[in-house]
Amino acid sequence: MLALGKLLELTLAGREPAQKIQSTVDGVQMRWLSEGALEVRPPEARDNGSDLLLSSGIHGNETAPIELLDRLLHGIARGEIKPRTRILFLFGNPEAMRRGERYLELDVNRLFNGRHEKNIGPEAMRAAELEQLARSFFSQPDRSRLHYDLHTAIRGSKIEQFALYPWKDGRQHSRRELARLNAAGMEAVLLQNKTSITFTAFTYEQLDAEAFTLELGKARPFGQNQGVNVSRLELRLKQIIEGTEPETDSLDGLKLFAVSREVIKHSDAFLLHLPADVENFSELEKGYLLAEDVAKTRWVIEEEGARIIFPNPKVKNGLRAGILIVPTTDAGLA
Ligand SMILES: O=C(O)CCC(=O)N[C@@H](CCC(=O)O)C(=O)O
Ligand SMILES: [Zn+2]
Repeated sequence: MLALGKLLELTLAGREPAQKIQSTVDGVQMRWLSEGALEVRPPEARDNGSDLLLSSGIHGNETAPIELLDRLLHGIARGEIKPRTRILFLFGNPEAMRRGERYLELDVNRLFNGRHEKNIGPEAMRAAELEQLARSFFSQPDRSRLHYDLHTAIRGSKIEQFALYPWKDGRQHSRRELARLNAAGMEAVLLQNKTSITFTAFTYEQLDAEAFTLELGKARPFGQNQGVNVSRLELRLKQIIEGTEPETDSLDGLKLFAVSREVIKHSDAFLLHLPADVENFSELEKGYLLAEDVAKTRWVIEEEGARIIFPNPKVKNGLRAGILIVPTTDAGLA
C-alpha cells in the first residue's frame, strides 16, 4: 500500500511523510497537506464533479469513525476503491487522538465560525487550520459539496445512529440529502434552527456545503468498536466515492426532530437532574425540572414529546449542556 494510505499511522506517530504526493496504480493522486489532512484526486477523465469532505477525530476518543476513514483510505491507496470524487480526509484533533481524550483544553467542535479567534492554544489554532483546509478544498466553483463529520457519543442512545443538520437563514434542508442519510443507515435526523459553532455549521453556513454531523454509536477506545455497526454508512460512502450510489428519495422510517431549546450551562452552580447513565433520546415529561442554574434559572419541560440529547453537566460555563428536541415533520424540506 502507498505510504500516504497510512495517514492514521502517521498522525498517531506525529510524523510527516517523506513523500507528500503519491499516485496509485490507476492514477489517483494522494496529497498530504498537513497533520491529519490528506487530499485525494481522481484522474481528470474520471472526476464526476463532486467534492467530499470526510472528517473524524474532532474528538480524539471517538475512534470508530477514525477507523472507518482509515479503512476507506486504505482501500483507495490499494486501488480497491476507485474514486470519481475529490476527497479531503481530516483527522480533527491529532494530539487528543494520541492521548485518547475528547480534547486537551478546549473542545475543537465549539471553536468554529469565529470562535477560535477569541481563544488561544493548540485547539484554537487547529480549528483555524481546519477551517482553512475546508475553505481551500471547497473553493472550486461548479462542484457539489458534501461534508460528513463523523462522531460517536459519550453515552448510550435509544436511537443509535443519527445526524445533525445545521441551519442557515434562507436555506432549506434538502430532502435528497435526508434520503441519502436514510439509505446510509441513519435512523433519525435533528434539524437545527439556529447558527452554531461546530465544524459542520461552518462548512454549511460559510462554504455552501451540504454538511452533517453523524453520530454512529458509543465512543470506545481503538480496536473495541465491534458494537458499532457502520456497515451501511461505509457502503454508502464507497458508493458516493466511486459514483455508483443508487438514487433514492425514500424517507421511510426516518425520524425527524427539531431543536426546541439548547440547555446552556451558565455557572458552576448548574445542576442537571438526570441519572448519570441516561441515554440520548430519553423522553421527558411535561413539568419535569430538568436543570437549575445561578439566579434561580430553572429548566422545566414544557414541550409535548420532549427528548434530551447530549446531556453533559461537565461542559465549560457558557456551553451547551444538552439539547431538548421534539418530533417534527418533513414539511419544510426542499
Ligand atoms: O455525547 C455527547 O454528549 C457529544 C457527542 C458529540 O461529540 N456530538 C457532537 C455534535 C455536534 C453537533 O451539534 O452538530 C458535539 O457535541 O460536538
Ligand atoms: Zn464527538
